[in-house]
Amino acid sequence: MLLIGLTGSIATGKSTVSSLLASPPYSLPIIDADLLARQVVEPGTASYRAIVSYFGPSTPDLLVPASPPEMPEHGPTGKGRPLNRPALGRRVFGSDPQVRKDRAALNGIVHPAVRRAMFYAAARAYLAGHRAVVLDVPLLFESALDRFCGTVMVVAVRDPEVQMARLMARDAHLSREDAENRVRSQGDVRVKARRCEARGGKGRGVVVWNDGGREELAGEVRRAMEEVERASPRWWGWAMLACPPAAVVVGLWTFWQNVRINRRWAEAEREERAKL
Ligand SMILES: CC(C)(COP(=O)(O)OP(=O)(O)OC[C@H]1O[C@@H](n2cnc3c(N)ncnc32)[C@H](O)[C@@H]1O)[C@@H](O)C(=O)NCCC(=O)NCCS
Ligand SMILES: Nc1ncnc2c1ncn2[C@@H]1O[C@H](COP(=O)(O)OP(=O)(O)OP(=O)(O)O)[C@@H](O)[C@H]1O
Repeated sequence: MLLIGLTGSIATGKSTVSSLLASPPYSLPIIDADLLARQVVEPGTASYRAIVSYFGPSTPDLLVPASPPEMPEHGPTGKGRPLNRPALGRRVFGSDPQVRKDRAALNGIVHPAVRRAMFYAAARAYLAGHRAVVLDVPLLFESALDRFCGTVMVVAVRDPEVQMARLMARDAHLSREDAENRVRSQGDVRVKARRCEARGGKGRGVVVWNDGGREELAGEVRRAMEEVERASPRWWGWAMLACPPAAVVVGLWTFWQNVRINRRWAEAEREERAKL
């Protein structure tokens, strides 16, 4: 089964692209990391308890306020009140050293749980007979999940102002400063696009540019999927489904190739920094 890792940065258009990929003619199943990241921190889960114990003492508004009867003291399920996401966001989005430390702590709690949930979702897609699946992961490179993907697709914009304008139009509750902090908390999308292109041809890395309108975006997705299909034709996907041992070997080979690609990228980055 082909794993297509879909990534980008905040408000560059990943969700819009994943809706296109979920619809005909592609009709691909989507595994959405943001959605899983919400599910794994619901009250009663181990991640929820870990977040409350780490952030609770220093974040008075960490949980949504109690207001019976809609929101009882111990939450609707009795397992605790849900996390107040904007408040937690203020603790972890930004470039201040303490904020970075807190973000790393939150990632350390949430990411392993998300990875496990993704693994089960991908296994279910394989057993259901899908020849390809999209992993929609905003932090695909940062969490090293790109190592498992046959193809990485980055949704990028060339103009940072387009990204800010779309973010502020969509999330009207964010101030400009909050929006800038969120943009800064994710890597520069143009660097992600370069990293994607550096994976080499053969459909291993495809960039979908999204500075234009929705029609143009649909055209970009069509072009990118044609490239992916050329490199990994349908018959190949069916062959992998028919022969699970071959799928395992190809999976291991893909992983090894990706480790080498990432080493080359890290080396190129080191050389680039040394020149400065
Ligand atoms: C801090 C939280 C509670 C804020 O929630 P909120 O609903 O306000 O924002 P939302 O989750 O929609 O995220 C907004 C944007 O920030 C990005 N983002 C989320 N977490 C992170 C992070 N740790 N680092 C960088 N960017 C992030 C998201 O991908 C999205 O593009 C939430 O983002 C969270 O739990 N983050 C940690 C888990 C995580 O890394 N999720 C990303 C996918 S695994
Ligand atoms: N080509 C486009 N033209 C106009 N608006 C667009 C275009 N692409 C995306 N948008 C809008 O920009 C906003 C951000 O897009 P989207 O939600 O798909 O981004 P995202 O990368 O998934 O964001 P996040 O990481 O925050 O979840 C949305 O309101 C979306 O409708």
